[in-house]
Amino acid sequence: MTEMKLSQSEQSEVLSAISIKELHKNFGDNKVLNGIDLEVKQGEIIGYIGPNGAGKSTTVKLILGLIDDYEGEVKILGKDIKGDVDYKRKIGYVPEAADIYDNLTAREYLTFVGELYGMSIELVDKKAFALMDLFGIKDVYDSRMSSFSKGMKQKVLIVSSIIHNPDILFLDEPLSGLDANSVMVVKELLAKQALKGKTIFYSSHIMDVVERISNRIIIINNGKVLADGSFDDLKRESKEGSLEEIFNELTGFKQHKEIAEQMMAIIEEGE
Ligand SMILES: Nc1ncnc2c1ncn2[C@@H]1O[C@H](COP(=O)(O)OP(=O)(O)OP(=O)(O)O)[C@@H](O)[C@H]1O
Repeated sequence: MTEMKLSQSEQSEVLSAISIKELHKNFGDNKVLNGIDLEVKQGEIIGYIGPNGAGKSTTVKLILGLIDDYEGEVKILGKDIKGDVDYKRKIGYVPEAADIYDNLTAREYLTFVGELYGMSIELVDKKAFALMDLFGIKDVYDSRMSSFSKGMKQKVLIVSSIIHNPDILFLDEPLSGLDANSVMVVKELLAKQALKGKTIFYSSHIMDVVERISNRIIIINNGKVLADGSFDDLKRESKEGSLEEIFNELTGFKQHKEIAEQMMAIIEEGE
């Protein structure tokens, strides 16, 4: 019997979910990504954080193929994304600012998305209804989404990102607008997904959630990786307590009290 053994590089290819090398992206004169390098393995929950404008959404949009003009290399599940579209079926995405089609009902929207992923309409319809039921919003399955609250729309977006059981999930502020009960459901779901070998790429400004759910945290600033490690690694290096404090220290921000004081002075002007 011949024994099939994978070489070390083949093994690392199999385990690689996202591989980014020397990623650069400019918007005109604005150098947004300045050499991002990342190796993410399957099953990791990555907290991808950074100040406003640091380049988080740009990185994600680039990986999703929504921005195609960049320098560097992006591989998903071992394959370069340039010229490839098949990988998109293995990815789910909850965008930060959703261009949700308000005039559609949740059923119309979710079956449309599912069909784009190559699912049969029967299967996507069944799964979409069941997931909405578990989120407590099955009653509005056939209502237009323009009538939905912010949290209800967010639940539909989450359903649309997982309906096809993707291998990698990109989440940009996914808990935005969700009530505390639904937040607990989603956090639990993400942990279960990671246990199944799914990769989660989680971008958020809510530091205590990132601290709790991620097994690896990547902090970027000015389009470069500032820190990369487990929460315990970051804590050891910066000697700060919470992720919020570590984040403020690493991004060099100490002026919150002075800025709030100056804002108060402006608000109270003319009294
Ligand atoms: N389509 C675009 N055209 C021009 N500039 C852009 C475009 N998209 C993003 N930028 C610029 O790229 C920079 C990074 O934006 P990006 O949305 O990636 O930041 P972010 O880290 O996700 O920020 P936030 O935390 O505020 O969501 C910003 O300076 C932004 O103005």
